[in-house]
Amino acid sequence: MSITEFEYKNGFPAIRLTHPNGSASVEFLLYGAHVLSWTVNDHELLFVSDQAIFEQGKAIRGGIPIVWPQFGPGPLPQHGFARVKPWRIGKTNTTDNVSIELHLSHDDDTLKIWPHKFNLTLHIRLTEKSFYQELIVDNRDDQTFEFTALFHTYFTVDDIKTTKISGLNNVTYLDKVDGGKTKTETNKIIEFTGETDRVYKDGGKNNNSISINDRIQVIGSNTMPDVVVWNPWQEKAKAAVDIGEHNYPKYVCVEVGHVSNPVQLDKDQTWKGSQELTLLTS
Ligand SMILES: O=P(O)(O)OC[C@H]1O[C@H](O)[C@H](O)[C@@H](O)[C@@H]1O
Repeated sequence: MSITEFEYKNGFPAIRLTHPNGSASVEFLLYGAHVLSWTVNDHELLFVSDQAIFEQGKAIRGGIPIVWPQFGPGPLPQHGFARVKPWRIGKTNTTDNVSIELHLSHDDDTLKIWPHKFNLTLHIRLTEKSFYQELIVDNRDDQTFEFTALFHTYFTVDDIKTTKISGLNNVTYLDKVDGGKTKTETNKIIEFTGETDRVYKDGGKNNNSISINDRIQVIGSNTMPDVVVWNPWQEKAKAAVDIGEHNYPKYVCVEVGHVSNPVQLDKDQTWKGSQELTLLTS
């Protein structure tokens, strides 16, 4: 059982949590509170691009970026700024399951682009087979503010062409690769034959469980009811400097969030949203 600080690429400070029985681990950067690795019994369950760019101010391709306060596109930088800011280490606990808190607050730079005072906490907890993240937003402003939030999780898969997602049958979705049309998912199992970018509205509501290849289960809190499913496919992967054509078959993004409409948070109020990822079979 341990919490170890180490240096990731390009001097980015990182932390590794290891479960008491040694079976599971998670690694994240303080930059963006960005999770880069989650392993169970030595199986890596998250995808990070071998073309990912580790530079201040740039988003990292893969792992679990925290999208806040805006799921893009929109007036703020794409997917907000929480993913490109340095977070601070807070409370840690290694007595039971291993857990840690990270914090981010407004500063002069954030106030320039988003004029609201806030405290964010990301709580991370590792159990033998599960990994839990909770984002806590405190409104420290003197007025109500709005935000959208999402855990932009990149799961590693053997091949996107044989990947199967279940749990979203009959859910209404916004099809971002078909002009933003609203459609209803008619398939019990979603398979991939081309670029896919969909926002399943309330797809994770009532703790509905989404599964990837019957191997990994994703459950969001009721406060994070939407589920985004994304793979850029060949051409867009080739065009993106930090993905590359060779990488699109290796991952699928299944992203739990509150993005269909914004959360309205009154001053002095707190909002919490979480996801739990569980390895069902090795
Ligand atoms: O390239 P990024 O800013 O990290 O965004 C990557 C992707 O995020 C989400 O999945 C969106 O639905 C996609 O439209 C977007 O392309």
